Amino acid sequence: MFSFFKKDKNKLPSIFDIPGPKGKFLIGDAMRFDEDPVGWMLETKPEFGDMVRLDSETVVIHDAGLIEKVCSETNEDYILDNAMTAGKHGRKKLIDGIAEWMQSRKYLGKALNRHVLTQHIGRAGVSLEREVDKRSDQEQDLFDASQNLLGCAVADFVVGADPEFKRIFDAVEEVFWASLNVTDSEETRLPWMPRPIAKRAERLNKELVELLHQVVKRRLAEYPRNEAPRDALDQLIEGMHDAPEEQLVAAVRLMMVTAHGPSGSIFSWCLLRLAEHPEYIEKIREEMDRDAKDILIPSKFPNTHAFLKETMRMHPSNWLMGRTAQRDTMLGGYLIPEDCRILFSPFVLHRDERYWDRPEEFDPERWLTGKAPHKENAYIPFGSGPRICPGALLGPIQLMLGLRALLSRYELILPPLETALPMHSTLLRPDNVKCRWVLRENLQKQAV
Ligand code: HEM
Repeated sequence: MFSFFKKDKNKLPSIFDIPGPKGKFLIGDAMRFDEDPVGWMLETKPEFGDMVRLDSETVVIHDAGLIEKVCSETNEDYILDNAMTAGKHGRKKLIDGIAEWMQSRKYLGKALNRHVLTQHIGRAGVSLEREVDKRSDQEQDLFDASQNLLGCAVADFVVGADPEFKRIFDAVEEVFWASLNVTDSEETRLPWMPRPIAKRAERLNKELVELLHQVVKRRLAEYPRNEAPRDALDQLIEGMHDAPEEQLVAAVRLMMVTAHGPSGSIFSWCLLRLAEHPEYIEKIREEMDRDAKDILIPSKFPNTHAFLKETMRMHPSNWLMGRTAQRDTMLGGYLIPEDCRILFSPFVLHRDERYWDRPEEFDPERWLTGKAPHKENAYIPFGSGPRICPGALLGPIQLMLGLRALLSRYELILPPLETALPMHSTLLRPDNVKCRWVLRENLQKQAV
C-alpha cells in the first residue's frame, strides 16, 4: 500500500470531513443553495446536522453555541465582510480598518445618552409625522415606504441637527438603494464581468462622502460648542475631534447606510403582523398615548416591545449572516481554513424547535412572561459579539417612533400576511406588497 493512501491519524478533521450534500465538482451545492437558500438549509439540517458543508470553502452552521463562538471571535479569528467587500484585497482593507472602526463604535455607543436621545425623539417625532402625512392615502410599496420612514429616523439620530439634513437624507437614500441593488445582483460574483450597478453605487457613494466631509468640517469648525450634544455626530466630535476627518465621515456614513435597510424591513413586517393582529393595534395605541419621552423606558411599553421582539424573531431583517476565517481556526472539532466562509441564519435559528416552544406560531405573549422564551444564544436579530449592531437599543425606539407617527392618526390598509411573499435577498423584505394609510377620522366619516 502506498503511504499517501493511508489516513494520517494525527491530521485534524478538515472542512472536507464536514458532512454535506455531494453537489458538483468545485461548486459543491452552491447552485441549489442560491435557488432557495432557506429551503436548502431546512432540508439539509436534519440530514447532516449542525455543520453542513456547502462547497469547498463554505460551511453553514445551525447550533446556537457555535454561532455565538463565531460571532464572539469576530475581529480576531473571523472577519465581517459582505459582497461589496469580498475578495482578498477588499478583506485586507477591512482588516486594516478594524481598530479605527472599533474606536468609532465606542463613541457611537456614547451617543445613546439621554441628551442626544431626548433631542432625537423630539425632532424625529415631528419629521416622521410630516413624512407619514406626505404619503397619506396613496397606494405605495410597503418596504419602500417603511425604509423611507425609518431611514429618516436613523439619519435624524446621526446628523439631525444639520441645516442640510434633507439633502444628506436624500443622498443616503440613493446610496442605500444603489448598494442594495449591488448586493442583490449577481454582478459581484464574476470579477471579469462589467459592473454597471456597482459603478453607479460607487459614484453615488463618492458624492455622499463628499457631502459628509462638508458636514463634518462645519461641525469641527463649531467645536467646542459648550452645549449638550444634539445628535450622534456632535457626540462623536466631542470624543474624537482630533481624529482624522475621514474617520468621522466613515463612521457617520456607515451608520446611516447600514441602519436604513434592517429598520425598514422590520417596520414592514411589523405593519403586516399588526394588520393580522388588530387587537395589538389598540394595545399599542394605548401605550403610545403616554408622554413621548417615556419611549426610552421599555417597561412602560410592554405590549409594543413584545410585538416588536416577536416580529424580529419571525422576520429577522438580516436573515443570513456570515463571517470569513481570517486564519486557520478550529470550529466544532474541524479545522477551518483561512478564507473559509461560515454562514448562519437567524431566520432558521429563530425557528429551531430545540430552542423555542411553538416556533412557527407568532405569539408576542411569549415575551411577557418575565422569563426568556428561548434557550441561550438563540435570539440574534441584531447579531452578536464585538460587531453586534450598535443600534440594538436605538432600533426599537425608532420603530416605536414610526408606529406612533402612523397609528396615532391613521388606519392601515394592507393585504393579508399570507399573500405577502418574503424576498430572501440581502434583507428579508416583503416582495412588492402595496399598502395605504388613511386618516382615522376620514374612515370613521365614511363608516357613518
Ligand atoms: C430594528 C432595527 C435594526 C436591526 C434589526 C439591525 C440589525 C443589524 C444586524 C443584524 C447587524 C449585523 C450584526 C452582526 O453581523 O453581528 C447590524 C449591523 C449594524 N447596525 Fe444595525 N440594525 C438595526 C438598527 C440600527 C440602527 C438604528 C443603527 C444606528 C444608528 C444601526 C447601525 C448598525 C451598524 C453601524 C452596523 C455595523 C456594525 C459593525 O460592522 O461593527 N443599526 N445591524
